[in-house]
Amino acid sequence: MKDVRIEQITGREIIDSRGNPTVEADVLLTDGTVGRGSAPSGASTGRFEALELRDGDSRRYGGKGVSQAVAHIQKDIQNVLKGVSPFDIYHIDQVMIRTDGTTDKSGLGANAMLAVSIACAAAAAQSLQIPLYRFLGGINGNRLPVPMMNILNGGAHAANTVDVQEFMIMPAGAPSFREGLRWCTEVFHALSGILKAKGLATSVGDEGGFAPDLASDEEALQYILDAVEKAGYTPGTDFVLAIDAAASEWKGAKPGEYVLPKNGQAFTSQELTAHWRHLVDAYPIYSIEDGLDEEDWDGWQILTKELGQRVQLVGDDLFVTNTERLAKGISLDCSNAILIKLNQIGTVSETMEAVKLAQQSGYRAIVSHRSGETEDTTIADLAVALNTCQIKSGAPNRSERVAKYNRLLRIEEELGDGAMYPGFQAFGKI
Ligand SMILES: O=C(O)[C@@H](CO)OP(=O)(O)O
Ligand SMILES: [Mg+2]
Repeated sequence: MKDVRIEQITGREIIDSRGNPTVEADVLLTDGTVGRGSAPSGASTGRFEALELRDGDSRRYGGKGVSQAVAHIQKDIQNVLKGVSPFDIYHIDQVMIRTDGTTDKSGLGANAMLAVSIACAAAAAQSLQIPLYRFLGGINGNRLPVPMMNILNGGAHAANTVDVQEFMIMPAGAPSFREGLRWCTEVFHALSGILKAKGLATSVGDEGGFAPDLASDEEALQYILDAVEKAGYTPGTDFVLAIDAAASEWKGAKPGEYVLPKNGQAFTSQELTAHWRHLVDAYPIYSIEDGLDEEDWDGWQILTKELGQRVQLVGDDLFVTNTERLAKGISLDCSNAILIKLNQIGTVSETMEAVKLAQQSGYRAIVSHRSGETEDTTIADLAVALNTCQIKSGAPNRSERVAKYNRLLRIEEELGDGAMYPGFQAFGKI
């Protein structure tokens, strides 16, 4: 490996797509290369995520978390990483983890560590003059992911009456990523027309999906199916549907009890499982994320027994990209897929370990954005590098989401006839 070292690390405060402060890092190498990384932020954050230093959290630094994260980058992290080779990201992350010294990354802040970890990977790739997906995945990374495009928002992401957080379309029948993305945008526009014709709002939620007031999740699914057909596609063949219930936001009085915050309806785990089964019977749903609460392991076991052979059951808040929680889920037969978010765990290498563990255990891994995003496109490269075959990156009408889709278009073009878009093949029989 060439003898290039980290020369300087600069942290700064930028804003995310919700207009909140977040952290960015620039890593300058001795050969003059500069890599950049930034940290996104969630709204429906899981209780077990790594701790980020964010403004407004008065427990930390009087609510001025981001400026502290920036200070940690400039002092503590720069001190330990100056002079280190940028090419071994696992080593870089371990140095930061040791310096942080906590189990939840509250010492340096998961957002400070992630911005630097991403910036180091970006700088290393640039210094080697290879794309980031090649640096992270070698020649093995060649699959373009099927987008899970969120086109209708509810829950904590929208001020409407819908309790399910995300309704997504997946163009699994498309011949390529480019075509699949185009199909998605056509359905998105068709949905806009349908909502307008019904006199419903076409204002949008945090991830760009429409956020109309609707009476039920079934009404949302029906409009989306209508939009798929109006755009000239066949549900089940060209497109399948996915939902993220984000049910950890529905905690009732005790574990296993749920209350929908907006419409007030109450469920037990069993009743919620029966509700999901009903939706899977009635609609071409391929994937359900966080169908139950992050602490309802018993409920997840039953849900997986009942539906795990028929649909993808994704643990987001349940696993928080954490290999220990994922290992627990695997041993208990909870879910069959994991959502992968870099900032839930706080470093690139730990994120890669979570994907590896999932794939070795027959679980699917889906790389995901956060509801508060930046223009950083690392997740696009990560999805290709690790052949996750699925990516969640929101609607096609907000630049912070579109940046990831456009990055994937460029990667597909760059890979030429080496690019693969596995579509339904990626999912196997489910
Ligand atoms: O729950 C989710 O999957 C994400 C992204 O869609 O939302 P947030 O970033 O608010 O946790
Ligand atoms: Mg989620």
